[in-house]
Amino acid sequence: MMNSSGVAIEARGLTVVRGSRTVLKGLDFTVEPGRITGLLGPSGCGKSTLMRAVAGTQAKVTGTLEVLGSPAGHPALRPRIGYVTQAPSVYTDLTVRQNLDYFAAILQPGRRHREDRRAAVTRAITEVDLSSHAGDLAGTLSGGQRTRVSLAVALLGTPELLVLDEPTVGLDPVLRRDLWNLFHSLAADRGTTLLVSSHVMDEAERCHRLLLMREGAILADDTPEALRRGAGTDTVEEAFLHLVDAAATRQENAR
Ligand SMILES: Nc1ncnc2c1ncn2[C@@H]1O[C@H](COP(=O)(O)OP(=O)(O)OP(=O)(O)O)[C@@H](O)[C@H]1O
Repeated sequence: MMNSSGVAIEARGLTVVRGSRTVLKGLDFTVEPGRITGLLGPSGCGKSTLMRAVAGTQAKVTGTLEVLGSPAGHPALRPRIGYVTQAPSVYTDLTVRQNLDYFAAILQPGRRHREDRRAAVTRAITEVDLSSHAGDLAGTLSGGQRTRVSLAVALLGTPELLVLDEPTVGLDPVLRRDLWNLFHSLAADRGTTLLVSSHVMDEAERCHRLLLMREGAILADDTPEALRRGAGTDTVEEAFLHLVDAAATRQENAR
């Protein structure tokens, strides 16, 4: 579902203060439904903070932030959003399947849903390509495998919006490619909206649209193609650096 203007996420003057710092500085942006929007920028620019605000877990948020037609953090949004944080949230003393069974029972409690839960768990494990590890203890998995368990948990409820904080960190190129293929099929086949952060610029090219961030502000909000064309560069990385330099020059001139 979207808001009345047909967008999945709409931010106006979004500001977040953490400790004594203003980490997000009056951001205006929209995220299109059924598309993959990449959130890119250097470490510390505020990507995780923005995602926490969208998922409704960030304190001291001011401005307007509407998610799937409701204010961010609204209880009605909980089953409609899948949020995967950077630190995989799995129980290390349970197997992969037991982790998923546990979360499935929270999402869909009751004996009469047992078969539905079993099907949802098997589907989610297959989607993240962990079928051969379903019986392994999560504590014995690699970091990348644990991240995929978290992603499987997020996929359990077939959420309309997936918020994924650096989901491909620590994954090898084959797994990264497979995960991006999964993201694309979720958007194309299910109409899922994905907001995916990364600080790896080559992943930018895999997104439909990009929000480029720097120091708590949005430097650009466009398609990878338009960003490259606008900056006259071959890659999004070069376009980003071009935009950073232009912003620095504007700041200098304003002094
Ligand atoms: N609990 C906190 N209290 C105060 N400042 C914080 C807190 N957590 C994060 N920050 C600051 O907020 C800023 C943005 O952090 P955030 O984690 O959103 O960045 P990021 O772009 O996701 O970085 P990374 O790519 O390294 O994960 C950073 O400068 C960080 O120091």
